[in-house]
Amino acid sequence: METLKFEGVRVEIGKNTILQDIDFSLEQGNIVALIGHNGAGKSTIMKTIMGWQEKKQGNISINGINQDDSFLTYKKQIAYIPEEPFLLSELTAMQHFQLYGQSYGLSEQQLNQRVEHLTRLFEIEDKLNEYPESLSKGMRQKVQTICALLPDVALMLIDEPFMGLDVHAAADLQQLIIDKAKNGTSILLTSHQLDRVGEFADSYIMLHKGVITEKGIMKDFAELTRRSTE
Ligand SMILES: Nc1ncnc2c1ncn2[C@@H]1O[C@H](COP(=O)(O)OP(=O)(O)OP(=O)(O)O)[C@@H](O)[C@H]1O
Repeated sequence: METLKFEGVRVEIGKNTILQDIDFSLEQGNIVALIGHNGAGKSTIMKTIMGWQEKKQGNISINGINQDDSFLTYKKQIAYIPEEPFLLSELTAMQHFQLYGQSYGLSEQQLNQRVEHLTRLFEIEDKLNEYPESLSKGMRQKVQTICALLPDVALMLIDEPFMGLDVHAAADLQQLIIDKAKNGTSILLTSHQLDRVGEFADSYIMLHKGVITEKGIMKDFAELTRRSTE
């Protein structure tokens, strides 16, 4: 079953065409890596799915719900981890978790169990009452990551998942992404760490200057890059 459909999407910023009539879809429970050089348009795809970036033409739907028809119902199906942590300076870490839990309709019990598990895993259980300004960049990234992992959504968007995380946190996040996918969440992620995503992504989409140049099974891509470096 297809979760995400991205059909004929064109994005222009000023006079520049950033995405040129892009088409792709994501199957339920699949992990797909968006690959491409700096400026290829990977983050723009994420922001356009989120509705942060306006599209000039095309359709985006999740489980048949069109972004242009019922935005709030559409948006509730997505959790997003942006490249740079995007936290509110007036809320503590715990208040961020509560805000996410409430907006995705988690019960108090579910929220508390998940917060306890994830904050312990990411070793920030003693930071619950801290405000973003007193957290390190990696800790802010962990808070943002936990917010996105709290709900069970149809689609998770993750821009550079391992950036700013230490080795343990990166390994934990990789496993959490795999578990989410096993439970039916489709994952779209961007990464420059091709070796790492090659270990667990199902397929890849390669972008160059706003155009898809190649799509395929991750195993084939990993094999290709392995051979080209031998
Ligand atoms: N707000 C903006 N104003 C003008 N141009 C923009 C804006 N945001 C992105 N762009 C342009 O859109 C293109 C795609 O940028 P995008 O951030 O999507 O690339 P990316 O593939 O995510 O790159 P990276 O790997 O460096 O994160 C780039 O040429 C960039 O300069």
